[in-house]
Amino acid sequence: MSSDPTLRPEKLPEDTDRALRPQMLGEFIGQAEARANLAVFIESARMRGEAMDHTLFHGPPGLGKTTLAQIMARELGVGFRMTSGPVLAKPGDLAAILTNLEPRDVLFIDEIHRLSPVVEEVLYPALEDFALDLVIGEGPAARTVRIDLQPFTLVGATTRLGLLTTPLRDRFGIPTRLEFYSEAELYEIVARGARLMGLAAEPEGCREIARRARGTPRIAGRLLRRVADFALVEAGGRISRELADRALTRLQVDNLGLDGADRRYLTLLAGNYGGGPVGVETIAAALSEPRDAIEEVIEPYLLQQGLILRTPRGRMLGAKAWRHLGLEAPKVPDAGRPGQADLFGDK
Ligand SMILES: Nc1ncnc2c1ncn2[C@@H]1O[C@H](COP(=O)(O)OP(=O)(O)OP(=O)(O)O)[C@@H](O)[C@H]1O
Ligand SMILES: [Mg+2]
Repeated sequence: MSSDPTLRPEKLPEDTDRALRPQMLGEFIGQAEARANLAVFIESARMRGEAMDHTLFHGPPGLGKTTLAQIMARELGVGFRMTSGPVLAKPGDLAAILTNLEPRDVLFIDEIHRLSPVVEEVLYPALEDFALDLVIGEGPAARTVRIDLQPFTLVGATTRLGLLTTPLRDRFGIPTRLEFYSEAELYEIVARGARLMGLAAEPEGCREIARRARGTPRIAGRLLRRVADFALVEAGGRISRELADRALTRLQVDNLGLDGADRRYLTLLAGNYGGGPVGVETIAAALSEPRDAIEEVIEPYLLQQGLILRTPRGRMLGAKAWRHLGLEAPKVPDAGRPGQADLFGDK
């Protein structure tokens, strides 16, 4: 998608953010509301000596879902088991994990929207009654045996809340939406990262990185590492504002923090579709990107920034995007015109 994977918020196999990952709630910057609520629920569970209620984190990639799940286990003083929706192919895979949990453990299921229906069925009684219903035998002789499980906390994470089935969604007592980070919060994150990495970073250098991190801590961490490379080779290790600006420009991160893929998206809407509305399938086809990637990775930040708008008839370019591209918006944004969305029949 983008020329440089550094710029994308998705996980990379060699995700090296580990050293920067906050370990306790007190070190976690941003998401003030979610953090304050979690602190109460964690404390309450500890006081009652019970498993904390099941928790669902949803929001765009790289905002701290996995990090918060790990922090929860640490703060609760319990074990942490981690798996993911696509990995749990058979009901037995999940059953094996569930029967091996210690009391009050946190079980983290990443990409929980990708659980197969048969595996999800196993999860329902486990979440509600801490029990497994096993079918023994086949045909008329088949019977169901219920096995008790230790009480546990399921922490689910998803970038696509809309793809969760309603019964699964309803079984989470603590649904928590993670938001993009403000520039001030990202500044704290970058400055902390620079400190932990032992870098000579000036506050204005950190601020420049924060401003261009696309609202995402994972991107902030990666940009910091790349800027540090430029600083080491070209500026005696010192991260000043000028150095950060030069390095980020060379990485093709523009002054709004947009990367090549973002700009291709905006340019497509402006150049080929007069600003839209355009259906997402059409955009995906034109950019040769999977629709999922468009909706999960590219669009959330563009929407949050008001660069694009989502309408019933498709995506439209916002006034801010026209300005950013240095183009003039069409005089009459003709809402009555049949857009591409209608021709392709998707929204
Ligand atoms: N509040 C924060 N403060 C400092 N660093 C953070 C914060 N949140 C996340 N990070 C950093 O960003 C990286 C990405 O976070 P994390 O892996 O938790 O994101 P995620 O929401 O699980 O992403 P995905 O949806 O791709 O799984 C972490 O390695 C961590 O270093
Ligand atoms: Mg994660």
